[in-house]
Amino acid sequence: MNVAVPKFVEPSAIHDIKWIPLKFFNDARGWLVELFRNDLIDPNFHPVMAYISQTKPGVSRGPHEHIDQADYFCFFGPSTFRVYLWDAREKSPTFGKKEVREVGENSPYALIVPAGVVHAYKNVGDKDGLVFNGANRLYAGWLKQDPVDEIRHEKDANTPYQLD
Ligand SMILES: Cc1cn([C@H]2C[C@H](O)[C@@H](COP(=O)(O)OP(=O)(O)O[C@H]3O[C@@H](C)C(=O)[C@@H](O)[C@H]3O)O2)c(=O)[nH]c1=O
Repeated sequence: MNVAVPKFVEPSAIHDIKWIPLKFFNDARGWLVELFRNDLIDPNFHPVMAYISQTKPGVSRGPHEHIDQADYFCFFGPSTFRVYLWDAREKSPTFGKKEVREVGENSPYALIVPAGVVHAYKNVGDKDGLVFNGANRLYAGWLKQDPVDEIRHEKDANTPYQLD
């Protein structure tokens, strides 16, 4: 099986991170955009659940880190999000690397964030923003009976993972 089609997937400075441009199909009725296709995503990262969240202007979510879970975010608008990524995987060839990128209504992208990559995003636009996430693990496990796989670095005032 062919996994990722490089034509449609952009690499990152951080190993295993993938950026996938989202294409809007506009017509007289409005628009349509594909959020994910499993032919573009490594099977290890195929989503098993999805949620959408709204974030107010100036507000951030994260930095968070997962032990086992990969996230698959879609920044399709409204608004613009500044995304922060830090590779905290000691065995990664890009351990210690940081990437910051602005995506959203003017630059719609999906993003795969593997376990062990610390991530955060901030709404740097002037309107309420939406983010879709298709995670490859169930939040809190089957029927929400397990602990949540999440390290919430924002609770640590001295965290090295700082947003600007
Ligand atoms: C993530 C999630 C939250 N919730 C609930 C828990 C809580 O009551 C409410 C808000 O959740 P949180 O405070 O965890 O939301 P948030 O701080 O936005 O958490 C998310 O942040 C981004 C940056 C990520 O990396 C995601 O993986 C996730 O950690 O929604 C679910 O029911 N299912 C879910 O999948």
